[in-house]
Amino acid sequence: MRVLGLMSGTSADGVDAVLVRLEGRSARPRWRILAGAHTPYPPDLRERLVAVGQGRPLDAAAWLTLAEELTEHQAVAARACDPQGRAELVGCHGQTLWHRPPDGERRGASWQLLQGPLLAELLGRPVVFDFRSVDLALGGHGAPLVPATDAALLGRIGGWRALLNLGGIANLTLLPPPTGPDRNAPVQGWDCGPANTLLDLAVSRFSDGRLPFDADGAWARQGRIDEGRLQQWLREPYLQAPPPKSTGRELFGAADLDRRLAELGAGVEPADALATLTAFTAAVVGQDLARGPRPLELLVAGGGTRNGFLMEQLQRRCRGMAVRSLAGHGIAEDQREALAFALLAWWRWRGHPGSLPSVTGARRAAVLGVMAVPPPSGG
Ligand SMILES: Nc1ncnc2c1ncn2[C@@H]1O[C@H](COP(=O)(O)OP(=O)(O)OP(=O)(O)O)[C@@H](O)[C@H]1O
Ligand SMILES: CC(=O)N[C@H]1[C@@H]2OC[C@@H](O2)[C@@H](O)[C@@H]1O[C@H](C)C(=O)O
Repeated sequence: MRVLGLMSGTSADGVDAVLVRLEGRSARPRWRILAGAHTPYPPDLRERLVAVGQGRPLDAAAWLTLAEELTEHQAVAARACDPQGRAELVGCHGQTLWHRPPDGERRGASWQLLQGPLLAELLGRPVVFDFRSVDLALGGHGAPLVPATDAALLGRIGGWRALLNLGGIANLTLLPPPTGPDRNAPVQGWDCGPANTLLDLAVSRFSDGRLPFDADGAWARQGRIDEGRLQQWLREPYLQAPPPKSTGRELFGAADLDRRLAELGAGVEPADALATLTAFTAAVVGQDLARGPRPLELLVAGGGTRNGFLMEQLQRRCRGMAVRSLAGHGIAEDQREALAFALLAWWRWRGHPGSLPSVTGARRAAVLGVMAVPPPSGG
């Protein structure tokens, strides 16, 4: 089956799309990427999406307009990747506006903005969306969801294999080895902490809004890391908590950046602040990987793979493992999450459970997603 996956993540830089052929066993499908495309958000739409995610109030009419514009942009991204309309099914994540992890007895909740039936009508295809809700209803975190798709799409190696997403938020997957005492261990996965959310906010602030990110980490590279402060940040409660755990801009957003910059000192040089924040992202991952089974390799995806300074810090702080790009396995750095949502949609189509309670903490596995089917043409 030809499935189109659409993913727009917490950095809200745009929509990643992948057209993939999926066939065979649901648990371990044969797959081949047919096309990929990234469609940036128009600056005005991006500004509004980030602002409402940080608490800007909107009236109901404006919310409806935002949801409609976002949905129409998902259709633009779909057509950019699949202009001939070869997809038979579409999986669309939507845009996360707020994520509230479970807290004690209070279940979690998560909002991915999208008008699924409208997208189904615009594309003339069945669309699967709202992937997180049923896991949250079952007491889980509803995130991260990619550990399940990583396990299905990528083979195992002679030891533990780790995969890292360096998007707005950093999240890890740990795949157990195929043999040995850990061969029956469950797949692990969790949100580590900030990847680029704090960096992007800091760069935008230091450049008076002229720059969206620190290209290749060149600005941070000029600075000096405040290692003492970084080590103090590593002891924060979220970073010390065991999985299951999930997060977002709610914890690692503008207010968090304000606090960290204040702790670095009022006169901190932008380069020094960026160097410390970049090293902090890598150190969080290194601290997490040092706690569990030591992986043989760390495969990295997400926009952060284009930050050379961040990748150097990662190699330095994740000792004893080979740090490689996922691109070497036929998945470009901006395709992994879109591919995941194509597979999750395919699983929904087949009635195959897509969640991993060992990752999200849900009471049980479940089939994820709501499916909107376009009315018959001429209907
Ligand atoms: N050339 C570059 N140099 C440095 N950083 C870059 C570069 N290109 C992209 N990035 C970073 O990658 C980020 C986008 O990465 P990505 O698209 O993987 O995030 P996302 O999918 O929106 O987030 P998440 O995975 O947390 O949902 C940008 O916000 C920016 O910080
Ligand atoms: C609520 C939400 O959108 N969470 C995202 C975010 O971005 C990365 C990390 O936090 C991950 O947990 C998740 O997305 C990926 C695709 C996931 O669910 O695996």
